[in-house]
Amino acid sequence: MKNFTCVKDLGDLQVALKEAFEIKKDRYQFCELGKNKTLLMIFFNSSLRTRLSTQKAAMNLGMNTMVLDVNQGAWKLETERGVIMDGDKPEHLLEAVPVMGCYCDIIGVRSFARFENKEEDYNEMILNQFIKYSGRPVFSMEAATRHPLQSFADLITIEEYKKTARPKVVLTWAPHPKALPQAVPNSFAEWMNAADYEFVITHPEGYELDPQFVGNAKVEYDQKKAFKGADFVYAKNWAAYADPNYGQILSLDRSWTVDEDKMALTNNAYFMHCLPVRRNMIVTDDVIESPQSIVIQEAANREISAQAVLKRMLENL
Ligand SMILES: CCC[C@H](NC(=O)CCC(=O)O)C(=O)O
Ligand SMILES: NC(=O)OP(=O)(O)O
Repeated sequence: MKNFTCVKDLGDLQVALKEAFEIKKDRYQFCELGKNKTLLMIFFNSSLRTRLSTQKAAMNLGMNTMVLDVNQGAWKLETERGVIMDGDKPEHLLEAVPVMGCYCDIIGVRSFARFENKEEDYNEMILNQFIKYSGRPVFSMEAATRHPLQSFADLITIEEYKKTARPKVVLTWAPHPKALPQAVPNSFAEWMNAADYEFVITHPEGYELDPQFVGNAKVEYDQKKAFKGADFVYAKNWAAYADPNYGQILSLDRSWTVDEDKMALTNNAYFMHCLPVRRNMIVTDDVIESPQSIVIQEAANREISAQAVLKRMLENL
């Protein structure tokens, strides 16, 4: 595996899960693999879990790590080719990317959707320039359309907690004050479809995700109906995808907030969220603090998913 940007890059999911659980048994058993290899993590957007878990995973493998927050300390970057650079951006991505590639062996990139140009977002314009010009293997730390390290950790967590072979997993939209990317729900849907669970997506009309990610999932506009018999409830906000509303907030309806009454409709479901979470917008305090909430365990598995991916990339250097 050269690059890691989506579920397909991992190949057989059962094999990948086996590797992840092997790492979880003793995360220091491969500590020589990354000796004298350097990971460069590049953030165009904020992060807590990805920043810490991916560094920890690299250190578990014996790697050196460097972190660059592009918008704090580096030169402001021009990303469009052909632009006359007489503004406030001293450096072009087309120089910065190969230069960064000189200093490392593997690159991780976080670059959220900007909601300025749907085609550029859904063609992964920023991530693909790192893949094309850095000369190094690249993995996504959440790009415009997917968050594969998160989704791999989500799958590991569901596999750890499921009580039946094919649990009912419900991805529910919930309100948020900002227009958030579709990357997490897109990616979650892609991995749930690949895992062949009973998968339902529920959201208000107008919040339909790109069909390439929805796949064979059942879409249910009645949230309570969707929750019936669920084994896992995965909550997330996202802005509208469908034109002409791309990147827009269409609803702030707090009747979609996940509360105890909704969770009572489920089969004593576990509650999941990638974090950070806006309490009492996405989910009530009581639900996220309940014994059925596994958001911390889910976040802990980010170290495992990152280490499984980095191990494969190191083995392929
Ligand atoms: C892992 C999630 C990252 C990001 N979340 C946010 O940007 C939340 C920001 C906020 O709540 O103000 C998202 O929704 O894609
Ligand atoms: N879930 C996740 O990726 O968290 P951060 O944005 O804090 O990295």
